[in-house]
Amino acid sequence: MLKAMPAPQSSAWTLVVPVKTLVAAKTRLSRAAGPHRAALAVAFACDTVEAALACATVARVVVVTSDPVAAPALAGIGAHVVGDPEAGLNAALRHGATEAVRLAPAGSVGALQADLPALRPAELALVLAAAGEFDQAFLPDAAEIGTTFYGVRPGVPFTPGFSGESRERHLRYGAKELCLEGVASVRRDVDTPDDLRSALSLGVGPRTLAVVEKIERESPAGGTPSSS
Ligand SMILES: Nc1nc2c(ncn2[C@@H]2O[C@H](COP(=O)(O)OP(=O)(O)OP(=O)(O)O)[C@@H](O)[C@H]2O)c(=O)[nH]1
Ligand SMILES: C=C(OP(=O)(O)O)C(=O)O
Repeated sequence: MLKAMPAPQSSAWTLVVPVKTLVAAKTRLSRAAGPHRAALAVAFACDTVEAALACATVARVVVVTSDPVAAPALAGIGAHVVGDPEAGLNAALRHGATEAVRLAPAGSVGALQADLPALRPAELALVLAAAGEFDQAFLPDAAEIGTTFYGVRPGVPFTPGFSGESRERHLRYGAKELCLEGVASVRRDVDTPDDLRSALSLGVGPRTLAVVEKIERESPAGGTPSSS
């Protein structure tokens, strides 16, 4: 009897999501989140990964973290977690990509930021389909300074240039900038209270919403974390 043919692997992506140690995470939200800053960082990462796993062309998500709280939380929602080499963001991404290629040698590999709490699976699918047209491609963040996604076709060297003004760096590296309509949730990274306000208006995932509501309940002024 013939076995059903597996879907061609080249259309399936492994996404690498970096999550740094929570004590150092989301410091620009310190004032707004107070004692809930680490919880907010984990919530962002969990909502991001859950939405990524719900995307039809994502085969798996490899999370790179050695954080003792984030690692089990992300594994619990289906991520494949590997330890952090502790040599910075791009080293963490390259480490995750090596694992991605080991797991799926014929698949495409992408890096996705962990702070996209409004991520919608269908919008991510648009980005991945567009990226698949190029050897290496990236999506600028909402501010058009950084990057939220960088990816390569099967067999193409994975050379991420995240951190700081990474849009310019990815352009210099020769990656194709994806200029797409209708992908606001994939570009909406959250680093500041203003970013959080924008994400809330797009609609965030359930874990982020729960932490934001908790912060609001505990705020003496009754304000939102995004208004501090
Ligand atoms: N695994 C891993 N992830 C990292 C590392 N550095 C940064 N990241 C992740 O990369 C993304 C961008 O990081 P940063 O902008 O440096 O830090 P942040 O926590 O988002 O925010 P700030 O503390 O406000 O700068 C976040 O998803 C981080 O968790 C690292 O050394 N290892
Ligand atoms: C690391 C980056 O993002 P941010 O510092 O905005 O989180 C980046 O855009 O390369």
